[in-house]
Amino acid sequence: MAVFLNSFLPDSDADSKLQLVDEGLDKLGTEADSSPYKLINQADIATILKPRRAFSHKGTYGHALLIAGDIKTMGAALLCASGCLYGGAGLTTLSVPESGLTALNSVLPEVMYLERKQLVKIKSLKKYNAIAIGPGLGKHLEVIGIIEELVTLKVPVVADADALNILSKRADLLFHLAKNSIFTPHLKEFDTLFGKHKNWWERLQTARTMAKKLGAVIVLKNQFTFIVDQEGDVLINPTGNPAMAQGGMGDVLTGLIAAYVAQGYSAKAAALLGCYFHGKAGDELAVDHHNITASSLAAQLPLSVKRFLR
Ligand SMILES: NC(=O)C1=CN([C@@H]2O[C@H](COP(=O)(O)OP(=O)(O)OC[C@H]3O[C@@H](n4cnc5c(N)ncnc54)[C@H](OP(=O)(O)O)[C@@H]3O)[C@@H](O)[C@H]2O)[C@@H](O)CC1
Ligand SMILES: Nc1ncnc2c1ncn2[C@@H]1O[C@H](COP(=O)(O)OP(=O)(O)O)[C@@H](O)[C@H]1O
Repeated sequence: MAVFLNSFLPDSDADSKLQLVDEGLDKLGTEADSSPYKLINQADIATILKPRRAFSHKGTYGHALLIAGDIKTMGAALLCASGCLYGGAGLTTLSVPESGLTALNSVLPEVMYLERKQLVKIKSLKKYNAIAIGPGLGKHLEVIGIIEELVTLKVPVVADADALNILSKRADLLFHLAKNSIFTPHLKEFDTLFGKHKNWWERLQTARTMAKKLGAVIVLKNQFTFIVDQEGDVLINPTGNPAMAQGGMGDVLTGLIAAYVAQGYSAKAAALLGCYFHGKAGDELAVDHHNITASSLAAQLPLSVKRFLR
């Protein structure tokens, strides 16, 4: 049965009602009857996900650096770090203001700490296999300086929350971020970054144009999250549910996507795996829970991936 794009949008319009959605990602963009809108299925994820290997060690699964948190939003940084930790990165380092150090050591003892002032030693950041920036970060001058340094370093980043709000005011930085960066805006952050939109159809068209222009993956979060790749294809995530509508859920997703980048997946594969398992963990918890906290979702992630592999 044909599936149309409007089924995945909160608003309906003449254009999206006419757009067919392919089931699965296997049709190539060059095929004559291929649609740029594709619904991700279980087989797609099974093709991408690699099992953890015999004789592997923490170095095999990469080192992620997360730059997040401010005095009143330290929780966002901890949630982001838990997404990365439970997402299976070999090593996770969190850079928060020093006032967050005790909380970090108490809540997530597996995660290492990097002082904010160390971030200016920009060349030393090259050792990380993934860098994510944004959850609960604030928009003050120090933070803007960090983003300027990351742009100079020319490494792809996962950019969320306040990092996106800063980039919205600095086109010079936005257009010079390394290719294959991943942007993870929700609706409001997306419109702040790329301008107001009348409806979701228009928002998706902008996402397609901007993903191509920036050479980036845009993860436009919603009930059905849209992963827009560097070719402008829109991959629709089927997992997730309204029990997940609680603060901090996106912070966990940012850490989870960074964990997959650290493990060596491409930007597109990391976004696909991150969104799929984030939603799947939420779906499994929603069987017995009316609503789900972001920290409980993070802890569910290894179970969900294991069940999937079985
Ligand atoms: N424990 C912590 O430390 C936490 C820290 N956090 C961190 O704090 C920082 C600021 O986060 P924030 O929640 O204050 O602002 P932001 O996310 O811009 O939302 C503002 C308004 O936008 C709207 N809106 C949002 N999403 C929407 C959607 N999908 N669809 C439609 N509308 C949507 C909605 O407006 P409304 O619809 O209510 O008018 C909402 O009220 C950020 O860095 C984050 O990482 C949080 O993660 C929470 C846990
Ligand atoms: N009703 C819903 N159905 C499916 N997923 C949801 C729903 N509500 C929220 N989510 C997911 O939770 C996350 C929320 O992200 P975000 O708005 O950035 O939260 P926060 O800033 O509080 O961390 C997104 O990944 C989104 O897809």
